Amino acid sequence: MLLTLEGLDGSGKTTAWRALRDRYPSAVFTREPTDSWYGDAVYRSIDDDNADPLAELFLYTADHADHLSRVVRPALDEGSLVVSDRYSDSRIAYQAATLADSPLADPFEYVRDLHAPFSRSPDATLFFDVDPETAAERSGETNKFERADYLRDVRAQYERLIDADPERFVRIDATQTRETVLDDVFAAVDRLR
Ligand SMILES: Nc1ncnc2c1ncn2[C@@H]1O[C@H](COP(=O)(O)OP(=O)(O)O)[C@@H](O)[C@H]1O
Ligand SMILES: Cc1cn([C@H]2C[C@H](O)[C@@H](COP(=O)(O)OP(=O)(O)O)O2)c(=O)[nH]c1=O
Repeated sequence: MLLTLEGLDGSGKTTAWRALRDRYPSAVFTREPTDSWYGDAVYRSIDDDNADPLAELFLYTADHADHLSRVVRPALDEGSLVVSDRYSDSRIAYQAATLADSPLADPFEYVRDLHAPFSRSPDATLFFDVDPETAAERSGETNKFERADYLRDVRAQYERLIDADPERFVRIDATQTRETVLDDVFAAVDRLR
C-alpha cells in the first residue's frame, strides 16, 4: 500500500512522517525531493529564484521517475507499506501554481497528464490542512515557495485535487496541537491499513 503525506510547507507532514516511522518500523519511509543526485538538482532549482518553472517541473518529474523505479515500485512489489513525505500531488499543486502564467492552457491538467502514463497513484493520501499564513510562519519562509500569497494558490490546487478524487484523501486539521494532529494521523492510518 502506498500512503502519501501532502500539504503546504510547514503543515506538519515531516513531523507526522517521523512519528509514523517510529510506530510502523517495518514500513518503508521515503520522500520527494529524494535523497539522490536528482533530488540535489531539484534543491538547486528551489534555491534559484530565477529558475524557469517548466524546467523545474521536469527536474521534479525526473526525480519522481527515479524514485518510482528505485524505491517505490520495488518496495510495493515486496508487499511493504510505503509512506512518502510528498509525492506526485505536490507537483500537480505546486507546479500548477508556478506555471499559472506560462503558455500552458491548464497547468494542473498538464502536470497530471504528464504523470498518468508512467506513475503509480497513491492508495491513500493524508492532506495536512493549514491556512497559508500559518504554513508560511511555521516553515520560516526559507525558500521561494514558502510565501503566504504563493501558498494560497497552491492550496487552491490541492482543493482541486481533492475535489477530483475525494475517496483517496483524508483531511487532517493541521492547525491543532502536535499531539492532536498525531492522534488523528494514527487513527487514519490504522483505519486505512
Ligand atoms: N501541530 C503543530 N503545531 C505547531 N507547530 C508545529 C505542528 N506540527 C509541526 N510544527 C512545527 O512546524 C514546523 C514545520 O513542521 P514540519 O513537520 O517540518 O512541516 P512540513 O514537513 O509540512 O514542512 C516545525 O518547526 C515543527 O516543529
Ligand atoms: C516534491 C515537490 C516539492 N515541491 C516544493 C515544496 C517545498 O517548498 C520544496 C521542498 O520540499 P520539502 O523539502 O518537502 O519542503 P517542506 O518540508 O517544507 O514541505 O519543494 C514542489 O514544488 N514540487 C514537488 O513536486
